[in-house]
Amino acid sequence: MGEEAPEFRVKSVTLESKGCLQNAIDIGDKAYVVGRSDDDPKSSITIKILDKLTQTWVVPTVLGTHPTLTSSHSAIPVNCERILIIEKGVPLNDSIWFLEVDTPFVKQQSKLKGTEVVAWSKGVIGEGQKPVVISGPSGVGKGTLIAKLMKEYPSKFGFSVSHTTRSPREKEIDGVHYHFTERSKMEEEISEGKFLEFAHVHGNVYGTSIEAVESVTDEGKRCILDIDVQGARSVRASSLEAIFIFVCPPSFEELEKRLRARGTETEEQIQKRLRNARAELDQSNSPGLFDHLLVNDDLEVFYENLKKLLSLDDDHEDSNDSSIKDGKATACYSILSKTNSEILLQSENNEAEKGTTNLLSLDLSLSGGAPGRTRGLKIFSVN
Ligand SMILES: Nc1nc2c(ncn2[C@@H]2O[C@H](COP(=O)(O)OP(=O)(O)O)[C@@H](O)[C@H]2O)c(=O)[nH]1
Ligand SMILES: Nc1ncnc2c1ncn2[C@@H]1O[C@H](COP(=O)(O)OP(=O)(O)O)[C@@H](O)[C@H]1O
Repeated sequence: MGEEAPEFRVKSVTLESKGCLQNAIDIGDKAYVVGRSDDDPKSSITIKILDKLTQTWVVPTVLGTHPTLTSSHSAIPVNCERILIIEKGVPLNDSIWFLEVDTPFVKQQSKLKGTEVVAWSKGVIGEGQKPVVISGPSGVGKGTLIAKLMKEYPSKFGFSVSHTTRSPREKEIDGVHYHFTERSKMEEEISEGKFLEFAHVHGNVYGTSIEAVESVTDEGKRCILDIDVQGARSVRASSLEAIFIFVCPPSFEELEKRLRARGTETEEQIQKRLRNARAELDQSNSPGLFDHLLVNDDLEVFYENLKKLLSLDDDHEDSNDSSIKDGKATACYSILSKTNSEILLQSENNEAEKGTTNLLSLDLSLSGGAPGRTRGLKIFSVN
């Protein structure tokens, strides 16, 4: 595992750096060197780990989308699980990143791969609304319901576009209804940790990529996932907090009728889907899995019930006046100090420009978040 020291120079093993091309962050017996090569500052961010006991270097597997490159950053350990990295010269919204070095997600991935793993997670100011997971047997009306919701509220809801190895139906568009993909490519991406969940359904692989969910939430929309019961179970076990709804048919006969009337499957496929439907209906009552069971008998009644259910769960705005809600202005902050509960960020602009503040406090009561994003950050102006 050990290898020679990296080409770039480690300036010092410090807890904090004022902003430079690379810095080393001490956590326990390891130093994490985060930076860019001195020779080529435009190269992508490199991560190397120095085991201080054995004096060996390891290049870890790096998961997740990394920060957009800027010339400089500052870094500090938040706790023994993550390092906070502040990028400079980009909007505040894009400047806060976490490098997960020992979170449960990283531990799990490291075990799976048998290598040292670290993962990028973008810090997002404020909470998005909880995603909505919709499950139910094939032909029950999930797609019809979701299409109705998206048509009525195009700016409020966004669909998590799953990956699948099944062939497209006549009216399905790649990238809109599904990302249609090859099994080998999908399996490779699953092993790279890009999927929140995946399952084998009706003889094909289906999966939700982390980006599919997070890109919807990034747009400020509430994410809707149409996934099977196995997928719902995996999401339940993940760190993504969601609302889980199971859609039941009024009767098994009606389900069969709808599936046949849709006319998109062969007889063999219909039989397979009906067999699976019985198992899914059995599992809908698993304790702690679904929050709500809704029957789709009359479509309009069913749709109104769903709307009622979703409006009950609106998030509340943070009422604190000094909280920063709009981080679009270009920012140049460096890390000034850290206590157990907050990190102070200082502006490096000579005079406080319009829209930027001299001193910011970043609340560290992090609630976790899904891999890829650390949501719910609270930032307050101090002066
Ligand atoms: N676990 C999981 N299931 C999915 C995903 N996308 C779709 N499914 C489920 O796969 C099943 C088959 O979907 P599809 O082939 O579109 O057929 P349909 O349900 O009859 O319209 C349905 O139960 C979907 O909810 C996914 O990303 N993950
Ligand atoms: N409440 C309903 N009453 C009668 N037919 C329905 C109802 N909801 C959906 N359908 C029809 O049932 C078929 C299956 O619906 P679909 O949305 O494709 O199901 P799923 O996405 O759950 O597989 C479609 O032809 C749809 O028009």
